[in-house]
Amino acid sequence: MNEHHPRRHKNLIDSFKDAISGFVLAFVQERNLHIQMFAAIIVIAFSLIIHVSVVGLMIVFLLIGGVISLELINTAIERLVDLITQNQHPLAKAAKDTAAAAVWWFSVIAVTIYVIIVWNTLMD
Ligand SMILES: Nc1ncnc2c1ncn2[C@@H]1O[C@H](COP(=O)(O)OP(=O)(O)OP(=O)(O)O)[C@@H](O)[C@H]1O
Repeated sequence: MNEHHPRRHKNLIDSFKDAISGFVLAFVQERNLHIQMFAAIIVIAFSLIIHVSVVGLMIVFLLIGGVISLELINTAIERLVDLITQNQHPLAKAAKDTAAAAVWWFSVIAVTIYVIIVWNTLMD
């Protein structure tokens, strides 16, 4: 049991390092991620200023986490497609555009829910 413990611990740290470096790489390369991170800071600050409820804040964090996670998966799919082919291909286009649509769908829902949260807070 004990002999496995240091290895598990190391793997956990390595996974964490890989995840951080993946995020940094995507952040450096993806302009969308800059915009989303900037928007996230504004949204959190504004939510605190207007005193959004604790549950409201938790939903805000979930929405931000969802948008950023989907953007990272979208970036991963873009890289995989570019790795598979540098040529124009309808399936490459379909893969990239579908991944982009996933981010778009979640973002539209996230904005809609945030508008409802703000409206509800200000009308309280
Ligand atoms: N190999 C390909 N074959 C066909 N169409 C492609 C291919 N690569 C990209 N495209 C098309 O060009 C668009 C732009 O591709 P690109 O890889 O530059 O993504 P992007 O617009 O930079 O995405 P994001 O803005 O999310 O970073 C894609 O959404 C897709 O419609």
